[in-house]
Amino acid sequence: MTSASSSGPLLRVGTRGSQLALTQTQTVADRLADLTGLPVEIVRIQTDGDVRTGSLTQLGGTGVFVTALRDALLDGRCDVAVHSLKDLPVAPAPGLRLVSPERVDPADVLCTRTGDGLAALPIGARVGTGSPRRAAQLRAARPDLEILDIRGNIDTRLGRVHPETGDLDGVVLARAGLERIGRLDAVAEAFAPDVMLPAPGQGALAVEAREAGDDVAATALDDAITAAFDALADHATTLSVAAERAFLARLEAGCAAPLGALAHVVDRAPVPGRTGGDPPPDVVSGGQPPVRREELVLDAVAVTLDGRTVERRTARVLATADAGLTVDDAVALGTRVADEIAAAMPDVVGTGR
Ligand SMILES: NCc1[nH]cc(CCC(=O)O)c1CC(=O)O
Repeated sequence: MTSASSSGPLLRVGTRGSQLALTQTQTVADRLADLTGLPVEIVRIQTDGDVRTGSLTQLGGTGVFVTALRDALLDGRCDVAVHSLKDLPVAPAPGLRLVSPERVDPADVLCTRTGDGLAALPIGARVGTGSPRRAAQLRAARPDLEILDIRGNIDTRLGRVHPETGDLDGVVLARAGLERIGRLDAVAEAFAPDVMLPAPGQGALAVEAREAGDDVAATALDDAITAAFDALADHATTLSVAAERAFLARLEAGCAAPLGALAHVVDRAPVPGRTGGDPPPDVVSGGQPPVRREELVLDAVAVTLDGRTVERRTARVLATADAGLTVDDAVALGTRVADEIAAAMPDVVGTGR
């Protein structure tokens, strides 16, 4: 499909068949074609989640979408698979390696029939979401709303707030999905993180491949994928999603848990006598190069399903000297925040699986 040249092995990129999946896979396939110089083909893999109907909670979470793609990788029907990272269970997948390219804006957004934002919605307005995380945070922000459990692809959900034919006042969606299918025009309001924190990994992709063989067995394709993955992986995204997913994993919670988490990396250049605030200019007085330090900041929330109890934490880890942060630092941060939230709200542990 994205065939670039005819030399060398073919790189087959597996995807789900939804419009969102195809669009994001095409973006990754184009980059893989550039990075490897190999001919690239997109292979659609039918998943159980695409053929069954019913609520996601009944299906046991979105992990069903992932299993079929991983099976296709392990069977050799494709060489690389592209997922939405937030749909990926936190458990590591034996035999596979994974990278996260740079994420897009992870915010949740409100799309409304009138184009009004949350504050302008009338008392008792009907808002649709299939996500307990979004429902609980909406209830916390606006206890008067009537929250309806909806599902379907992005177009179906946008149809529920069509100006003429819509039957709901609003729906909540990930901005990332709308961006990828070119429907940002539908956004009435992007939720600030203090109103709604996204799902761990939202806005990020996971690109997976079989583990490379050992030195002897590694094929030309393995080597090409290794080099391409090194170039695709985004450091800040990798650290952020590691913290977010460690938070989720520590709470032994699933994608249907009323938990949100969002991390970001700040490039700090501390100057003596200054703490926090905006990063100062690159050059400090005396001509000394500034000591730039990476800081990872994690915002996390757990909410009861009724929206009445909200536990919110912000925690950070600052790199020592000029060494960068590692995934282990990120995991430790996510784990620490999870332990704090679990201590305050023990019932949240093990929910939404
Ligand atoms: N729940 C399904 C899903 N999985 C990934 C996205 C798109 C956002 C992303 O890539 O994180 C969506 C749609 C949505 O939540 O509105």
